[in-house]
Amino acid sequence: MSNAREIPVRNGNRKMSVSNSFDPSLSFSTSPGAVRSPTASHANPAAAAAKQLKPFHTGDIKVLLLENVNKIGQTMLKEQGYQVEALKSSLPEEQLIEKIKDVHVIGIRSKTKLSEKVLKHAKNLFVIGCFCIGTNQVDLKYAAGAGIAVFNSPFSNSRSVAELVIAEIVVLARQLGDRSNEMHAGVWNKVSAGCWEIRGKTLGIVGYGHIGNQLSVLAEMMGMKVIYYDVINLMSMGTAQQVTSLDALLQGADFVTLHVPELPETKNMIGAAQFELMKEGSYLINASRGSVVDIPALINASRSGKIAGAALDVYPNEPAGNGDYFQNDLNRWAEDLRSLKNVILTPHIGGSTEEAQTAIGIEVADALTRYVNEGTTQGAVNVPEVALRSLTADEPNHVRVIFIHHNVPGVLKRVNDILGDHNVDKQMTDSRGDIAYLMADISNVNVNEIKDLYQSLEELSSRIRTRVLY
Ligand SMILES: NC(=O)C1=CN([C@@H]2O[C@H](COP(=O)(O)OP(=O)(O)OC[C@H]3O[C@@H](n4cnc5c(N)ncnc54)[C@H](O)[C@@H]3O)[C@@H](O)[C@H]2O)C=CC1
Ligand SMILES: O=C(O)C(=O)COP(=O)(O)O
Repeated sequence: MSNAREIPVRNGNRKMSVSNSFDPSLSFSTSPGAVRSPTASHANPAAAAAKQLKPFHTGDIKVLLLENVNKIGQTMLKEQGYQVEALKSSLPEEQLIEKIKDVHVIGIRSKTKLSEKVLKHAKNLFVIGCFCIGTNQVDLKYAAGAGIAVFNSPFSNSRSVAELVIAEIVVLARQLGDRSNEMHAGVWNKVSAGCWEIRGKTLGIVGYGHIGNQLSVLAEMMGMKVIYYDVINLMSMGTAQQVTSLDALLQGADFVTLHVPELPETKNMIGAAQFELMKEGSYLINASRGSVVDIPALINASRSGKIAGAALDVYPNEPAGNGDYFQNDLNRWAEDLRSLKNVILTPHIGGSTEEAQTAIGIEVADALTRYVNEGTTQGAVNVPEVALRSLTADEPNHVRVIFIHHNVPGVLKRVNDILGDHNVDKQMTDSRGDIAYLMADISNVNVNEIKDLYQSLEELSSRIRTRVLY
């Protein structure tokens, strides 16, 4: 990231104020600097002289980071010259609505709910960074329809989650949580009844994606047999075997571990009927999302001895910040859960390692910077992925046009009629459902023409958002 530290922040004149630009609080600058893009080395290794595209003053970009986003990520955004406000916790809805009104970029983790209601107030917002894997906390469809791109970090914390689960398998099999609690209370309780080696036991992985895969490899290294269930047909790691139904997995596994996203189909995926199918004395681990397990059913299965233990990292309601919040007023069964034997409860720390948070901070800050400065959407989860090679310093009169629009017939023709007086050097367009994303680099553009170009595009009925970078 040494590149980022070399970037001078431009202080060009604010000559051309465009009231309905992509953000009315930003002004066009008319003196683009030929500086090296902080992301050029990632985007295009050969682009040492890539021109940084900014039709605005970086200092005008307001970034709000919630939930203790990693310091390196914060620093990278500050080094762009953006105004960065970083808070340690998430915000209650009312406060979030107030705060989000005037920011252009927001960075969150898994707690902050960016619902349609919240996003409707985000008049200036044009990009969201989820500094985590899950994006279920964001209304992705609404965001796309409002021209707000969403980025995440798809696998930077996968290994951390897999390692936690491996640890939990051993801890549950040996009842280590209970023994440790007893010793902390001064009680020596040396027992072997109900304590097992994990060698030769069967691990059932539900959701064989990035985390499921890592876990599969680690579990086999520990001498476990691995079976997995996924809605899609996937290549097995090592000697793992895919089973054709969740029921078959539940009936065959000594340890069941859940790694599915939060979706309507995964809500209460494990409830009373599924506990019934599980082996007597088996174990359940959930480090996916709290909605996936019916907790009262788990409490019953634990009390009846049907399951010998469980580890939970995620809950239907999680507090916005740290404190003694894990009580019945957060989740009505919290105190029942706390009273269970051989049940490990952790505060959503699956991805909370120095390695994962650093990697996520860099990856998402980089994606946000590229989107803000260059308009490229590689890695976006709700809009089409579009990228053009960077403009270079020897292309001074070039302009990059970004037009996010409804995916209806005839738009390309209309856009190209508007761009037609210039040479379109390169253009790329792609669609994702109802949303299309067009990027075009055009040459021989006089700076005085930019405002008209922008406004002509804004007047097209298919328009969702227009950006003109130069
Ligand atoms: N506890 C924590 O701190 C963390 C939790 N997570 C959670 O773990 C989840 C999984 O993460 P990844 O492995 O990276 O996701 P992934 O997207 O790589 O894999 C998810 C897998 O689940 C499968 N799947 C979807 N619906 C299913 C269903 N109904 N039945 C069976 N399989 C289904 C998918 O086909 C996919 O293979 C994330 O969505 C996130 O919610 C992720 C990181 C950290
Ligand atoms: O990456 C994810 O999806 C997680 O659940 C981790 O969330 P966090 O960044 O710890 O709020």
